[in-house]
Amino acid sequence: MALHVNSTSHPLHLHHLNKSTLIINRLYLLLHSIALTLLISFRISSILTLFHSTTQPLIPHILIFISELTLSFFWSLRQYSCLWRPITRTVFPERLPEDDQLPPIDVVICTADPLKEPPLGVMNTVISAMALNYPSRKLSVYLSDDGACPVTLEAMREAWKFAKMWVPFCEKYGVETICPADYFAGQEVDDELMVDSDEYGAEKVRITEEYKSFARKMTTISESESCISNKDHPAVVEVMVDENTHNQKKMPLLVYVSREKRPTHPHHFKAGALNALLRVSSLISNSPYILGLDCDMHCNDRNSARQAMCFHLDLKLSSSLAFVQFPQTFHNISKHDIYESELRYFFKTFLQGMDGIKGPGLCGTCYYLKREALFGPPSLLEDINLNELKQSFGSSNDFIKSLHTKWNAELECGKALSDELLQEAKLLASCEYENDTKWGKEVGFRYFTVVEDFLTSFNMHCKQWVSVLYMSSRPSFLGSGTTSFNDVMIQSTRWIAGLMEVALSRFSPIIYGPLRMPILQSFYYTWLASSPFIFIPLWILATIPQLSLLNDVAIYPKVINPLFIVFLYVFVSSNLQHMREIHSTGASLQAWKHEQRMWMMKGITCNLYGSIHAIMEKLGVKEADFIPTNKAINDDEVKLYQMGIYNFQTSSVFLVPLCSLITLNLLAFVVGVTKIAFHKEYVNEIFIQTFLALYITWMGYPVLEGMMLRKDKGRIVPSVSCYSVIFSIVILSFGKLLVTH
Ligand SMILES: O=c1ccn([C@@H]2O[C@H](COP(=O)(O)OP(=O)(O)O[C@H]3O[C@H](CO)[C@@H](O)[C@H](O)[C@H]3O)[C@@H](O)[C@H]2O)c(=O)[nH]1
Ligand SMILES: [Mn+2]
Repeated sequence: MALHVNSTSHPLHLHHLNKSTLIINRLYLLLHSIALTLLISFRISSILTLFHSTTQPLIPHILIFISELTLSFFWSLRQYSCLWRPITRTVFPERLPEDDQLPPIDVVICTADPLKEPPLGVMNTVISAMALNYPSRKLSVYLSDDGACPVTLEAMREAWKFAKMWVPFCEKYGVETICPADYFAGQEVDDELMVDSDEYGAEKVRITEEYKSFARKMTTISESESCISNKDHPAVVEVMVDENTHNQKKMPLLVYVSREKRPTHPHHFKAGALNALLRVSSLISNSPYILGLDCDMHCNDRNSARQAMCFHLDLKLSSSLAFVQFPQTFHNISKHDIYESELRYFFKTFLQGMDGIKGPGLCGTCYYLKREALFGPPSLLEDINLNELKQSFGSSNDFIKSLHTKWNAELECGKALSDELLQEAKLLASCEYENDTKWGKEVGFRYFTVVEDFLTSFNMHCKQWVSVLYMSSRPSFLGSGTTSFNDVMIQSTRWIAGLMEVALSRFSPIIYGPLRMPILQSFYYTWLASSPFIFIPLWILATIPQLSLLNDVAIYPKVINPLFIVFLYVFVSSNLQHMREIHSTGASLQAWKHEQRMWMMKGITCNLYGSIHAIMEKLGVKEADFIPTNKAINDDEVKLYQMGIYNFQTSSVFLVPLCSLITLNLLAFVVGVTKIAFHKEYVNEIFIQTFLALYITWMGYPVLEGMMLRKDKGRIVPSVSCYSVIFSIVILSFGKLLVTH
C-alpha cells in the first residue's frame, strides 16, 4: 500500500486560521444575535398587546413574526456554521513519496444526454483527466454514458486516439493547460514552458492540426448519428484498445460504461450511474481513490491529484478522511454575472467556513474520494460473513473479493478484458444487480434524492468521516456555469426539490444530524435541507407589509421608537457583512446586488415549486426527475448574458409571481411616498414599510424593465404582464381581507 507520511517538521499540508477575521466574525455573530433577540421580543410583546385590541388587526403581525423568526433561524444556521472557524490550507506536493509509491486513482465521469452535453466538451473532460500529472499506469478513466448513445462511444474511441498524442505531449513539455480546448484557444503561455522552442514549436503545429481534425470528427459524429437518449438497452462496457499492438507510451486506462436501462426499473439518475461505475471499476482497476467529475468539469490544474494526496497520505488524517473537495469554478462567467452563476457564496465563503468544522459537504464533482468511505470501514467488512456481504453488496463474488483486495496492479492499458471479466462487468452494470441489496441505501451513493452528493456526504459525516477543502490559486477544475435565466431557474428548482426530498426523509438533518455530528456541522446540513422553506418568509415580506401599507396598517416600530434602531441595525449590519464577505473573496461589489436579487427571485419561485414537487412526490402524485442542465451554447443567449441583460425567455410559471410581486411593491412604494408627501407625520409610522417596498422594487428592477421598457426578444412578453396584473389584483383583494380587521 502507499506510503503514509507523518513528519512534523516536513508536513504534507498546513492549515491557517486568521485570528483577526475570527474575532470580527464572532463579534458580528454576537451583536447580530443580540439585535435579533431584541427584534423578536419586540414582536412577541406587540402581538401580546394586540390580542386585546379591537381596532388593530393581528394577522399581519403574526405573519411578519413568522417571517422574522424563520429568517433569524436560517441566519443562525448559516452564519454560525460558516463564520465560526474558516480556515485556509497550503500543500507541499514535493514532499510526497516517489511515484511508484503513490496510490492509484479511478476517475469517474458522468454524462447523460449528448444534445445537452455536446460530445466535444465531454471528451475534453475525459482527455484532460488522462493528462493529469500522475503516474499513467495509476490512472484509470471511466465514462458513464446514461444516454447510451452510439455517438458517445464513437466519440470516445476518437478521444482515445487523440489522447495518445496529447498525453505524451503534455508530459514532455510540462503543459499546464491540460484541457485541449483551452490550450488550443490560446490559454497556455508558451514562454513559461522550459523547452527547446524549435522542437516544441514543430510539435505544437502538428498537434494543433490533430486537434482540429479531432474536433471536426466530433462535429460530424454528433450530426450524423442518433443523439437521442436510449432508455431501454442492455449494459455496454468497452475498454479502449490499441489497434497497433505495441504501445510506445504507457497511457491511463480508458473505459466506456453504459449501464443497463429498462423502463420498468428505476435508475436513480446520477447516483445510480455512479454506483454502477463503482462496481465496474472495482472489477477492473479497483483504485482506492476516486476522482469524481461531471462531464462539463474538466481538469485545469494538472497537479490536483498530487495536491489531494497531500491530505490522503497524511498519516494523522488519512484514516478518517473521506474526501478532498475542490471548489467548482466556471470558465464562462461574465464580469456582471447577473444570475449569480458563479455560486460565489457557496463555493468560496461557505465551504471554507465548513472546512474549519470537520469539513465541507460533497459537491457532486471535483472531489477525490476514498472508495472505502462509501462501503464502510474495512474492519466492518472483515467481521461479517459472505452471506451478509452479499446481502449488502449483491451476488457477485468478484465484487466481494475486490472489497478485500488492493488495486489491480496487473492491469494494462490497451489490453482487452477477458470475456469472463467483461460478462461479470456487465452483470454489475445490470438493472437487476441492485435488487434486494443495500446499494443506494447504506452502500455507495445515496438514492431517493436528486442531490445525491448532499445526502451521501451527510451520511459519511454522520459516520464520523471528515473532509477537506482545497482551494488553489489556479482553478483546479473548470466547468460551464448556467448562463441563461431559464437554465438557472430549472437547475435551482431541481436542487430545491432534492433538498426537500432529504428534509422529508428519515435522514432529515434537523433530527438525524445533531446526535451524530458536531452541532455546527449539523447546522450546515440543517440549513441546506431547510432552505427550500425560504419561500415562506420571502412571500410574506413581499406582500404583507405592502398590503398593510395600502390599507393603513402600521406593522413596524415608529422612527422615534428606540426599537427602530434595532431594525436599522439588523438591515445595515447584515448587508455590510455580505459586502465584507464579497470583498474578501475578491469579487466586485456589484456581486452584492446580483446575489441579493437572485436570492429573492429564486426564493420566491424555485423554492416554492421545488418544495411542491418534492411534497407531491412524497404523496405519490409525481415522479422524481433530473433534467440535466444544458451545456450547449446558444449564441443569442450568451450575448445577452455577457452584456449583463436579463433574458426572460422562460416559463411564465416563473415570471408571473415575480412580475406580480414587483408590481405590488411598486404600487405600495408610490402610495407610501404620496401619503408621506401629504401628511409629513406619516413618515414616522410607515417609513420601514415604504422603504421595504422601495428596496424590493429596486431589487426587481430588471423585471420591471423587462415588462415595461424593453422591446427585444429577451423581454417579458405582454401576455405575461397581463396575467401578472390580474394576479396582483387577486393578491390585493384577498390581502385586504387578511390585513384589515
Ligand atoms: O440521470 C442522470 C442525470 C445526470 N447525470 C450527470 O450528472 C452530472 C450533473 O448534472 P448537471 O445536469 O450538470 O446538473 P448540475 O445541477 O449542474 O449538477 C450539480 O448538482 C448535482 C446534484 O446535486 C451534482 O450531482 C452535480 O455534481 C453538481 O454539479 C452531469 O455530468 C450529468 O451528465 C447522469 O449521469 N445521469
Ligand atoms: Mn452541471
